[in-house]
Amino acid sequence: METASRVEAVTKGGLPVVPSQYIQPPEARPNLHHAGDAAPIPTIDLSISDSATESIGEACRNWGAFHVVNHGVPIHLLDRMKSLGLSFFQDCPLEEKLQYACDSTSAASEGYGSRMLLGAEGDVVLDWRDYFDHHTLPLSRRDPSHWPLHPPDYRQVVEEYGNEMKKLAQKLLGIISESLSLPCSSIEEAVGEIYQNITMSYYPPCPQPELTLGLQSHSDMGALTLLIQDDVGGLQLYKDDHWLTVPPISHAILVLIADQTEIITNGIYKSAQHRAVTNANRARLSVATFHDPSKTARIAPASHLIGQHTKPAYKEVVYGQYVSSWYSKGPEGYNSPLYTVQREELEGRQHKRAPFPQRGLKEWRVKPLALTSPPKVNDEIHMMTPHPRRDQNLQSKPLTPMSNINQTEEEIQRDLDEATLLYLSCPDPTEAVARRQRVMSSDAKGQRAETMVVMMRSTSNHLKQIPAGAQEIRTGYKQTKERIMEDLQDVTKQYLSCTVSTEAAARKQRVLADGTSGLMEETADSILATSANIRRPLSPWERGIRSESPQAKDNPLNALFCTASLSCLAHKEEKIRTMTMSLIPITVKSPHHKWQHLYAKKMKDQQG
Ligand SMILES: O=C(O)CCC(=O)C(=O)O
Ligand SMILES: [Fe+2]
Repeated sequence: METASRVEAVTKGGLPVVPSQYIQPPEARPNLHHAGDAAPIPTIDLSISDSATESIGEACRNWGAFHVVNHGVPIHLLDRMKSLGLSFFQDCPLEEKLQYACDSTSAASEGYGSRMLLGAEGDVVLDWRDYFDHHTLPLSRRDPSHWPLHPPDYRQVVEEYGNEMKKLAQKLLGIISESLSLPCSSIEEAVGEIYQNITMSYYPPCPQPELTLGLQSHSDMGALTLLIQDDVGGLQLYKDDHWLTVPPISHAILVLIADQTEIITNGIYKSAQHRAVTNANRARLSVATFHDPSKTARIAPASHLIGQHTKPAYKEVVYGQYVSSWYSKGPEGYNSPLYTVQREELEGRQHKRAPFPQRGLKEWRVKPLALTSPPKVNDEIHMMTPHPRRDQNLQSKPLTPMSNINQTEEEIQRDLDEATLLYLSCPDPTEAVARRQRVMSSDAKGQRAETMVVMMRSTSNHLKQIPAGAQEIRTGYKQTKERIMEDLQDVTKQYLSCTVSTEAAARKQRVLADGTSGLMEETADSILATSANIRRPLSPWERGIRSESPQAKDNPLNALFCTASLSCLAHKEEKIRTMTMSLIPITVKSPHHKWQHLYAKKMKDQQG
């Protein structure tokens, strides 16, 4: 199941459309017609120390972001980091990359991944991005053996790059302090020991960039982010109610003020709200280096900035709690304790932020889904990019009894997309091209819509369509089904053994209400149907038995859609879905192959 969560895996085979999980709600979609508006953020020459402090102060006040040049980081190191990133994402086979897969159940695990937030698959809008995250500082967190082994200089370059970036971050925090007439060391002291992470982000070309985001709108949680990007462009900053594109400047480093610096500066400097858009033609790479407090650091507005007439606009926050509160309580979790009324007043006076749905500090980002177990908030919690979610995703969904599924059009659409993806991801390139053409022409003929109707109708027929031919098939089917059902019982047990007692009670009720045995039987049938069909085109004989609809009989794609979507229906409950899907290779493989041979034989007999 790992591959399914990487954008690279999704794009294999050249998709004509974006799967529905990646489609942003209309209000969050990028307006690419206006993407030409370049953000005129300042570029500051750090070698001119006389003017740098003032310029940086102004940039922080107006933008929360700026470019630096003559920054002291060797240019060859910037170039090498980018080329190593590209080589990992583009040259390393997916299977090898997956050896470095991050732990998707942990909020801050280093390695290769695609989304930061925890939660059930299918309930988040996914970013069109894959990433590799490295823990680089303090040294006690650094273990280069977790990073790619190739090219041979990869690990050494990442280490060197991290060290150089830390030096630059310290220098900048000093200048930022001075720009507020604070002692040079103020902000760095307030942050404490620096926790550094380096995240390489890779955005594959996207067939429908107008519907997606490479990375959703957010501000970084830590203190300071240093970012380099290739020449493709796609990073946007939100300012004065507009998204503006940050033009890539060769060998410049982009500085982004993050949330803790906003708190320390008592909101005089605001964290930069940013996002990444995608494009249809070129893959894009960026490398973000985050500098954060430790999870135990207490962050509060600098005392020098508080006086008789200036009250603290933020309450003190323990950084680890700041992060975990976001993960466990969601937007409201942090709003009230963190903010005082002054914050509102302050916003009124200073450059006011637009009421943006996914705004960082104040509208405290996103509320994660109800999780089966609380997210791990460990020592490794750091600056990881928060990924906001849609409002509609905020509530956990109750289990849908499978016998009573009433699919909406949108859900069917999603299932069709999934089925299309599977159909298109064929290893044989000639077959892949042929399939792509079929998909496009069937779309052009409006067959998708017809398919949807067929799907709705055929739901109830599905189970009757199991071949009634050879006794052997029946026996094989029955045995396999029994094994799957045993496994499903285990899945159910795991589902019920939830540590949160209220949730455990709710689950028990759901299971009782759904009647597990019927549900399991349906799921097992569905798994068998899926494994028998998704991995290869249907034979004409199978097409006949899979659907009574004339379209499905004539069009292998339609038939495929039917069965694949039926299986999606049966696996609706995400937890069960993930677990059962992973059972397929174990439980079904050999009988399934046997089954295929029997099909082939039967077909031959018929033709003969
Ligand atoms: O890719 C980019 O330009 C932005 C990356 C970013 O914002 C992040 O990783 O937090
Ligand atoms: Fe970011």
